[in-house]
Amino acid sequence: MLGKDNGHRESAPSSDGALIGVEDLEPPRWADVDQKVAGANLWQTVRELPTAARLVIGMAFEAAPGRTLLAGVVQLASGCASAFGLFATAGVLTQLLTAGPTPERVVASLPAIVAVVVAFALRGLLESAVSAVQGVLMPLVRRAAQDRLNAAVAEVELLAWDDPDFQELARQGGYQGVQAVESSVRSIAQISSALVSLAAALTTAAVLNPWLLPVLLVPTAAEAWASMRAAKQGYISFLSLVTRRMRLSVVENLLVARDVGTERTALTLQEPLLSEHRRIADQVTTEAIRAEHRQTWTRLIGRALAGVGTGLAYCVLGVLLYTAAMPLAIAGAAVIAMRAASSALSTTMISINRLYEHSFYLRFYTQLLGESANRRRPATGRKAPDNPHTIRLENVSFTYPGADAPALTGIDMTLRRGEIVAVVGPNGCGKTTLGKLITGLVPPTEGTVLWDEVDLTSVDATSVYSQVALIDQNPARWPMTADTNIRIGNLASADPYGIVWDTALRESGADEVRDKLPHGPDTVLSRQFRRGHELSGGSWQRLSVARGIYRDHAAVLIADEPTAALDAKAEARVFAGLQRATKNGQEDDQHRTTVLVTHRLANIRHAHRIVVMDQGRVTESGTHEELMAADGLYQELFEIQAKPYATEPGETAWKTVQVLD
Ligand SMILES: Nc1ncnc2c1ncn2[C@@H]1O[C@H](COP(=O)(O)OP(=O)(O)OP(=O)(O)O)[C@@H](O)[C@H]1O
Repeated sequence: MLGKDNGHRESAPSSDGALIGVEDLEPPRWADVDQKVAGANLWQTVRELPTAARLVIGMAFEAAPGRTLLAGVVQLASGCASAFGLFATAGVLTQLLTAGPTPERVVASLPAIVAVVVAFALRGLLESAVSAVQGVLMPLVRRAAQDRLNAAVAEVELLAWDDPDFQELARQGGYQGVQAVESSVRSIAQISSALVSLAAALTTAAVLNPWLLPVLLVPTAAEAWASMRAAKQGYISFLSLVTRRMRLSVVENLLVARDVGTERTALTLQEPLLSEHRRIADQVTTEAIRAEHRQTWTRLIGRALAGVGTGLAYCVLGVLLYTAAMPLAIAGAAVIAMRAASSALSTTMISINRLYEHSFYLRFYTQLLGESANRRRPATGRKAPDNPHTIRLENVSFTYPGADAPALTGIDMTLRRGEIVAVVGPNGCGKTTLGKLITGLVPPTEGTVLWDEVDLTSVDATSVYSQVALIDQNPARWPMTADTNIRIGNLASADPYGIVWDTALRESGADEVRDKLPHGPDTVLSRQFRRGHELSGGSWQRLSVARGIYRDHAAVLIADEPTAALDAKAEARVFAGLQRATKNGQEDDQHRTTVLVTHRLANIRHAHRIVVMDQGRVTESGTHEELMAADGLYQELFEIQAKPYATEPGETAWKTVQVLD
């Protein structure tokens, strides 16, 4: 029997029962802020509606000024036609209900009847015009909103995508926000038209008898309160479910994602994933039902109060008739006005309520635009030095956002043009992170990265990136053709005779990949598309190496584990290719600085310098021979790798690996 202190407890996997994430995942920071917003009182939130309306109208104007004006005009005209119809109907009733012989009353009311017919025909026409103009305007606004968003997020610094809060804001504010912008166009149009009708109905009622106005406002206020409160309750519930919904969508994705398909099937994870989904979905559904109950109660109270208010209005009408303060002929028109007011009110409230609901997502949208602008490196107008002679890291430390410990600490290092510097060390010691700092992809938390003594944070980012080639540890699998996958390394390449192209293909081994493709170089490398093709991991890596070499103008090449997935022959070819790419055909061998991150120590013996890292620090630095003599971590790692190749007992690893070279 396993005892409590059987010595295995510390290494047993920890679990709080959750398969995805942990049960009490912290909500994103923006959701915290929004909980406070959701806690604000009704008046404070109503005050936000004009801001939402301004944003949407502004975007509509920007996207299509003429059509926006036209939409506003036809919408108001349609409201005016309704109002005119109401006045005309009231006129007809007043004529019909006055004392006198019926035929005369009918004849007297004929002009008003014609006015009613004209008003309703006009309203019908204008309503068709409204939907036609809106039908064109809404997709234009949506496109503009999406474009503004794309432009904002495309420019954010790399580090923002390491921040889960920003990622979730991008998800909510991106998809939902753009939809909210589009839907708000319709809500605002409906509000403006309904307000005209409401004003007409209230004015008619007030003209008929001023007492009717205050009593009509009672149901208005009750309905307004209930709709707003219900929307707010829905929003609070949405915020309380943010992390669980995130986890739900992660499980939904894992159930269908292709990249985890093999393990999902082999590990028979379908059932655990399904039950995890059901478990979280149960919690979400329970909370959603609870929220729905709360909203139903609120709406019920609102309706009851509105009903009381309407009843009160009819009582007032009765009292006015009873006390002869209002003639019967007017009472008919008053009833029509009251019914019109109630219907316009209901439309106004529904539209305001929709806008209010959209306003939450509009806030995510504007928050995302603002946050993206904050996370953009400000343009300085200064450029990084071309082809820097030296790259110097001065006491550089770096901590990823939200991380507890630094990934790099106190790095001092100088790289010279034309050097191949190999970076080695155990997993997680900071090699990849170092590459990102050298190339300005992330700024140091402390210290400075200097290219020819110019601080990289003081220059425009693109002037740095345009001089960098990166062969990533996990190469991007671009859903493009095989050739485009390489060509994007240098879209502006001036290579009329295809010399760089041929070199890139040959040195990386991408030529072999290309030759075997079912539709040749134009084969689309994505199974998302029909006739799309999937490559092996090693083939993707060859394309990535080709992309790096094809970027021949880059002054700095970072090759991060470029051969991790390659067979021995391809690996040797790539290392030789990278060495040549460093020289880049220049006579003086001084063209490019190459940083080579690798665990394959046998391949880096000819590096000009080898930097050994451990736990975020540089612990050793020198040539292969110097480091072997130093008897440190490098020598230990090297011997571990060389040992399996020893053929004679007692043969030194050093000698054996020399054979590999
Ligand atoms: N995007 C990230 N966000 C937060 N922490 C990160 C991120 N990337 C890496 N880290 C952390 O930074 C440290 C250094 O990671 P890095 O990838 O630089 O190591 P490495 O030496 O390249 O590892 P490997 O040999 O496994 O590729 C690790 O502790 C890792 O957990």
